[in-house]
Amino acid sequence: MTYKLGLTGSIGMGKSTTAQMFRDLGHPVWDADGAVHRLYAQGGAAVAPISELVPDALKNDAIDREALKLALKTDPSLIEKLESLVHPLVAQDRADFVKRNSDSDLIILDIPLLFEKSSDHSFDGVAVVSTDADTQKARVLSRPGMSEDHFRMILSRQMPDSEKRDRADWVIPTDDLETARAAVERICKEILANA
Ligand SMILES: CC(C)(COP(=O)(O)OP(=O)(O)OC[C@H]1O[C@@H](n2cnc3c(N)ncnc32)[C@H](O)[C@@H]1O)[C@@H](O)C(=O)NCCC(=O)NCCS
Ligand SMILES: Nc1ncnc2c1ncn2[C@@H]1O[C@H](COP(=O)(O)OP(=O)(O)OP(=O)(O)O)[C@@H](O)[C@H]1O
Repeated sequence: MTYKLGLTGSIGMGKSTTAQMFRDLGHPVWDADGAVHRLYAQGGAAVAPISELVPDALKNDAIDREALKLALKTDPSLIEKLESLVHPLVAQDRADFVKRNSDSDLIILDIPLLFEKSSDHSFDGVAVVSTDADTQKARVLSRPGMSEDHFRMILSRQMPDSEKRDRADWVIPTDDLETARAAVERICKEILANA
């Protein structure tokens, strides 16, 4: 049996960094944001439908994320249409990954909107990455192309961190790398000991 561990957390809390720690231990990781990148790239299945919705977002046969963010700034209601196009394609990519890795003891599914959009029942356990709100904001705003308005829009569409922590089977503190790595190692040991 493959143990399916969901990994989630709010924007900038450290999902990708923590997902890499699971990869370093040899466990297959699927990443929802990564799937969106593939879907938006040349030849990706989201290119045609999104360019119909937002013609300006089509650049070099791919979806340009900065142009998409600009369109979202002008019309915030676009995000719902975008999600209804993208999420079914992401779900298919995830189902393919789970099938491909059915021989593994443990797989990790890194999903920003796990509690908001997926059913908790799709996972055997859920780990939430978390740090304090000031650190989160500083990390997000230090990214190129990120504005305070966009950060607020994204946060308003995510479940509050405190609620995610309450629902988690494990909380991974991402205040520093060593603490996070120790938590990742402990979680893997615990899961594999019971496998
Ligand atoms: C708005 C877009 C263009 C911004 O792209 P950008 O490269 O700046 O950010 P990136 O995709 O890496 O997302 C960063 C983080 O924002 C958060 N986020 C992204 N989309 C959403 C959303 N629809 N609702 C809530 N949070 C979101 C997540 O925490 C994610 O990890 C992009 O996020 C997008 O197309 N989103 C719609 C698809 C989606 O819902 N993706 C979420 C995972 S399936
Ligand atoms: N355990 C940690 N200790 C110190 N810094 C960290 C830790 N985890 C992540 N960071 C830093 O926080 C920032 C955000 O991390 P990361 O990109 O992994 O977050 P994310 O949750 O995947 O973000 P998003 O939701 O926007 O995709 C990065 O600059 C990263 O270096």
